[in-house]
Parts: sequence; C-alpha cells; structure tokens
Amino acid sequence: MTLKKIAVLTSGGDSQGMNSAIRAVVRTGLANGYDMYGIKRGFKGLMANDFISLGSKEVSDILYRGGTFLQSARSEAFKTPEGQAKAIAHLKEREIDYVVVIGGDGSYQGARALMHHGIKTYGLPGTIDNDIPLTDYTIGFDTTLNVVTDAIGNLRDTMSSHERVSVIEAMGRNCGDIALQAGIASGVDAILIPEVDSDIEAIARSIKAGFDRGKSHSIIIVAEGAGTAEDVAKRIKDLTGLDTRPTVLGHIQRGGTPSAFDRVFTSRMGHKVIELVKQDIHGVALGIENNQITYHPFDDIFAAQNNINDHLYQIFQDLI
Ligand SMILES: Nc1ncnc2c1ncn2[C@@H]1O[C@H](COP(=O)(O)OP(=O)(O)O)[C@@H](O)[C@H]1O
Ligand SMILES: O=P(O)(O)OC[C@H]1O[C@](O)(COP(=O)(O)O)[C@@H](O)[C@@H]1O
Repeated sequence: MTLKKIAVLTSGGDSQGMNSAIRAVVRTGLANGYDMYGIKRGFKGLMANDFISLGSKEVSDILYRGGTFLQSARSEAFKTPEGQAKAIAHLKEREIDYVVVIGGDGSYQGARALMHHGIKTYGLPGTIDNDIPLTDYTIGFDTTLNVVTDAIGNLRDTMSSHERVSVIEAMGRNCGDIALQAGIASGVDAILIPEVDSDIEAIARSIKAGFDRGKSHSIIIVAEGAGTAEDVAKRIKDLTGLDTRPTVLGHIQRGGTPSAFDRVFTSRMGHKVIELVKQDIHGVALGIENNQITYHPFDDIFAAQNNINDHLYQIFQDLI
C-alpha cells in the first residue's frame, strides 16, 4: 500500500509561529506514517512545482524562529484558472492527497479553490492581523502584540524626556485588533481603529488637558486601516500646538521569536490537522476558540464576520 502524502505551504504575509505549525504538522504526520512534503513560496512555488521532502530533521531548529523556512509569497497568477490548473497538475502528478495551507483569508481563498478542484485541504490562520473569523487568535498575533508593546515602551521613554506626543501606526490591514490590544497593554491615551468612528478633536482636547495637568508625554496608536501616523500627528499638532512625532512600526511587527503562546497553540493546531486527516475530515480551517482547537468548513469562515471585540474596546475606554 502506498503511503498517503501530505504537503504543507505558507502563503501571504508571514507570521511568527508559522514554523512551529509546520513542524507540528510534519512531526505528527511522520509519527502516523504519512509521507510529508513542503512547498516553497506558497502558491507561487506550487505552480512552479517547487516541492521538498520533509523528514523530522528538516523541521528541527525552527520552533523558535520567526518567519517561515518554507518562505512565502503573494501570487496574482494563482488567482487565474491557468495558474490553478498548473498547481493541480503538479499535485496530481505527485499524488499528493492533502494540502495544508498556512496563511490569511486570501490564502484560504486559494485553499478553497484547490478544494473545488478535488484536493483535500486544511487552513491554518497564519497572519499577524487577527482578522480571521471563527478563531480567537491567529498565528503570530500574540508575538506581534509583544513586539508592538515593547516598541511603545521605548517611545514612551524618549517622548517623556522631550514632552512630546507619539503617534504610532500599527499594522492590521482593515482590522484594529493589533492597535486595540497593544494599546490596552501599553496604557495609551487614544486608539484609532477602523471599526470605530473616533472624534479627533475630542482626543486632541483630552491630550492637551493631560499636558495641562502635568503629563510629560502622550501616546496615540492608530491602526493602518484607520489612517496614517503622519496625518494623525499633523492633525494633533495643529489642534493642540504640542510637539508630535509619527512612528510607523512597519514590518518590524512581523518578526521576532514567536511567543510561547504562539508556539503552543500552533503545535496543538498542527497536531489536530493530522487527527482530521486520519478521520478523513477535510475542507476545513482550524482555529482556537475558548482554548479549544476547533475547525469549520471554509464556506462558514467566508460567511462569518470578523468583529472587533466591543467589550475590549469598552474596557480600554473605561481605563483612560
Ligand atoms: N480569490 C482567490 N482565489 C485564489 N487564490 C487566492 C485568492 N485570493 C488570494 N489568493 C492567493 O493567496 C495569496 C495570499 O493572499 P493575500 O491576501 O496576499 O494574503 P493572506 O493570505 O495573508 O490574506 C495570494 O497572493 C493568492 O495567490
Ligand atoms: O508585507 P506586505 O506585502 O507589504 O503587506 C503588508 C500587510 O501584511 C500584513 O502585515 C499581514 O497581512 P496578511 O497576513 O493578510 O498578508 C498586514 O498587516 C499589512 O497590511
């Protein structure tokens, strides 16, 4: 009897913990007698037939590394029928039975496209943005929060010495979770996120009042989906007369050694993928909900809304 073959790829923006997820899928797969493969550079590498065989040794020494050793890519060509036909042909030639896609919602669209061509697929939520429905956390989000929280601490030191207002731009595309949770963790004075309309004049008044009471610095965090640090800093300066400095954290947020939380939950998810393979359950995306590893059909993920946590936003407002 031929061994069942499972291939793993990482796609879209990389995130800290992807390596840990790959390692867990591969080691659990090997322990259960499957033949394991990696596909380099996401769907781009799949179209180019860029596969590598993965044994236990190939995934050693990666658990604590950010990024993805399989590397990642965004590929417009894969969205076309021709691109997908190439990808399917390589999977069929190699007799790959299952494909594990680690990436964000775009990558999930790609996984669903493979599924519609008869490939058994799984999605793991690999994005720092925390913008995937039906999972409380995405891979790398916790590490990114720690990176952003550290950066805000550094900015606080220098802003305080110079009595300045710091306006910090966080990533997240159209999702405000990084800004909201790093903002709570850092005790910032204002958080601008795309999900909530903010009154910049009211924010400016309260920052000015803070300085008038003797505060030596003020910190505003703005999610990239809600505007730029530069625009917000200029507006605050115009409204308050205070010295302001914009900082764009950029891709620094996507690096760093994955947190213990990211390593543990990705290990659990990777392990769960193989349990699902054994039961021949597929066409699903995995998540963590109430500390349980869960899974849902791709169609349910696309039908669901990813809402900001209103209660957390309220907590932030009550704490300023
Ligand atoms: N509608 C789609 N159909 C097929 N593949 C898609 C689709 N949308 C995205 N993809 C593939 O997934 C890749 C990653 O998506 P992207 O949105 O860039 O990142 P993420 O997965 O992090 O959201 C894209 O470059 C493309 O190859
Ligand atoms: O690295 P790039 O291609 O410049 O993309 C930046 C975008 O990727 C992210 O870092 C992660 O998003 P995805 O995981 O959905 O790709 C976003 O927060 C940001 O807007």
